[in-house]
This record gives sequence, C-alpha cells and structure tokens, in this order.
Amino acid sequence: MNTGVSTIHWHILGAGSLGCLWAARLAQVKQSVHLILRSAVRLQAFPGQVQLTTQHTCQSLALTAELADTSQTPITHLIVACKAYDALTAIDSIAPRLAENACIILLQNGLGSQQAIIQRYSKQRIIAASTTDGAYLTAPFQVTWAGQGLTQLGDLNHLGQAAPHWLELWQVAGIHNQWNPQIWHALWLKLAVNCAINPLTVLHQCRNGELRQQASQVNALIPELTLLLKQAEVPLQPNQLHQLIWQVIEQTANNTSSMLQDVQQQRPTEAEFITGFACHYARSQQLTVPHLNALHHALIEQLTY
Ligand SMILES: NC(=O)c1ccc[n+]([C@@H]2O[C@H](COP(=O)([O-])OP(=O)(O)OC[C@H]3O[C@@H](n4cnc5c(N)ncnc54)[C@H](OP(=O)(O)O)[C@@H]3O)[C@@H](O)[C@H]2O)c1
Ligand SMILES: CC(C)(CO)[C@@H](O)C(=O)[O-]
Repeated sequence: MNTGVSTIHWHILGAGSLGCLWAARLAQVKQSVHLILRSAVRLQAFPGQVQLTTQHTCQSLALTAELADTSQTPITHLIVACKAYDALTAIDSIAPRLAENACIILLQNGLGSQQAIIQRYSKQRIIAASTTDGAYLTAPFQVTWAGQGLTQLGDLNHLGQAAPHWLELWQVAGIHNQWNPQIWHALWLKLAVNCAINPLTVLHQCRNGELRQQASQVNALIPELTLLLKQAEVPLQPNQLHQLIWQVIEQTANNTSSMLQDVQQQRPTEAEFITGFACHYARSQQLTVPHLNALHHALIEQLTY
C-alpha cells in the first residue's frame, strides 16, 4: 500500500485494548510495530501476533513485543496506551531510549497525566489523541474493535507546528482522525462529559442511558462543569455543554461506561484523573463546585469499599 510515507518504527507502550487496536491497525498497513510489555510473564505469553476482530472480519497481525529494557533501539514514535495512572511511570521506564526529537502520542482519558508528562518530557513533541474509538480485549492480545470513532489529535507542547505527516497513514490504517490545534479544549470537553456520566453510572450501577432517571443529578453538575471550562478558557456556546452531555448519554445509552466496567472487573478506575482532576482544578482556581465535590467524595467512598 503506497501511503506516501516511509516506514515508521512505532513503539506502543501497553498492550491492553487500545494498545492492541492501534498495533493491529498500523500493522495492517505494513508499519513496523513493537509492543512494549510490562513484565517478562506477559512477554512470554505473547504469541507473536495480535488478533483484531471487527463486526465483519477477524485478522491476525504479526508483530514484535519487547520489555522496556530488553532492546536498546531508539524510540522515535511512541504511542502511550496505558491507563492515566500508569502513563508517566510507563514512559519513565523507556526514557533512556527516547530520541531527543521523539514524538509521544498520548491516548489517555481525563486530565492530569498529560500535564505531568509534558513537564517531565519538555524536549519531546507530545501529542494528545482523544478518541471515541471503542475497544475491548476478549483474551490477551485479542482485541475487538467495538465502535469506530474519531481520533482528534493536537500538540500539547511545542505548539504551532504543522500536523505530522503520518496522519494520512493513520487514515489509511482506518484510524479516522482530525488534527485539532486546540486539543486542550477537546480534552476539557471530554473531561466534562466523563465527569457528568461515569461517576453517576458507578454510583447507580447503571448503563449510560439509565441516567435519564437521574437527570436532576446530571443537570446539577452542568453549571459547575461550565464554570470550570470557562476558567480553562474553553469557548462554549450557551447551553452547549448541556446539549453535548445529553447527546452522549443518548448515543451511548446501551453502553456501560469505562469507569463502571473497571469497577465490575475489579480494576482501578481513572477517577482521580476525571472528577479528582476537576475538583483539584476548581480548588486551585477558587471556584465553588459543591455538586462535583460531593460526587467525587461519594465515588471515592464507594470505590474504597
Ligand atoms: N478501551 C477503550 O475503548 C478506550 C476508548 C477511549 C479512551 N480510552 C483510554 O485509553 C487509555 C487506555 O485504555 P485501555 O482500555 O486500552 O486500557 P487497558 O486495556 O487497561 O490497557 C492498559 C495496558 O497498559 C499496560 N501497562 C501499564 N503500565 C505499563 C508499563 N509500565 N509498561 C507496559 N505496559 C503497561 C497494562 O499492562 P498489564 O496488562 O500488564 O496491566 C495494560 O495492558 C485509558 O486512559 C482509557 O481511558 C480507552
Ligand atoms: C463517553 C463515555 C462516557 C461513554 O460511555 C466514555 O468516554 C466512557 O465510557 O468513558
């Protein structure tokens, strides 16, 4: 396939749902893909391929896997596909291999991990990729691409550069994408949507659509989230956030939110990077957000027991 782009060596940190999804799609367009796994046990279990299942197809893509320190090959293009709470430590584990002009692409939901990473890795170009793709693992290294979405990308540091040339290749690989020079705004908007939906689905143990029955709780959060977004200088039309949140609830009515899935599977949640970040930001800016604070406390209490 001629994409007009020479082969790039992609290193993918984390072989969970999104890590395997990105690895498989890039391997499909003959890119050189290297998964970086957390432990020798995981490396031993790697079958030499990732299986990608979509609604119509099931394909196995051969690629390589390694540990952070089992190879000395410099890393020029790194996709960080860990959860927000693991992202910085995971990058630290490969730091000696990072080329000075490396490009690091962050897939994390929420906010907070990105700020910590751009602070520590100021020389590298850090790009956030905020995606509405949905994927889950059915077994280790076997990923189901549940919903094709849009991935918005933009620079978090070194602002004002042209979009990277490989975005076209991503498009060919089926990674539907859009360059967004205002990516912080997109991350804030997604944070607001996640704050309004995810914790309430955990507290009520319900699917997203069942939040219709908790409309007063959802609606009480919206003015506070609007206040936060305005303080963060995210441009908003009147009523825009209200419409966006209810639109997402309707469009994902049958979905179990990522936070509720984590709770159901007894995995840590990204709460500290969602409501935790929102409450921390409000405090630092002296904004009054009683509903968000109460929601975060109730969530943490529920997660602790
Ligand atoms: N899944 C989706 O549909 C989706 C959609 C949009 C956004 N997101 C966001 O994307 C991010 C990743 O989500 P996910 O669902 O792909 O998570 P996931 O399935 O839990 O995968 C995360 C992977 O990172 C690995 N990891 C953690 N620390 C590591 C380290 N130091 N070195 C190597 N690997 C490490 C974990 O390894 P172990 O297996 O060893 O624990 C795990 O395999 C999250 O912020 C999530 O909110 C996900
Ligand atoms: C939009 C969203 C809340 C839909 O379930 C999703 O971002 C999630 O589950 O985190």
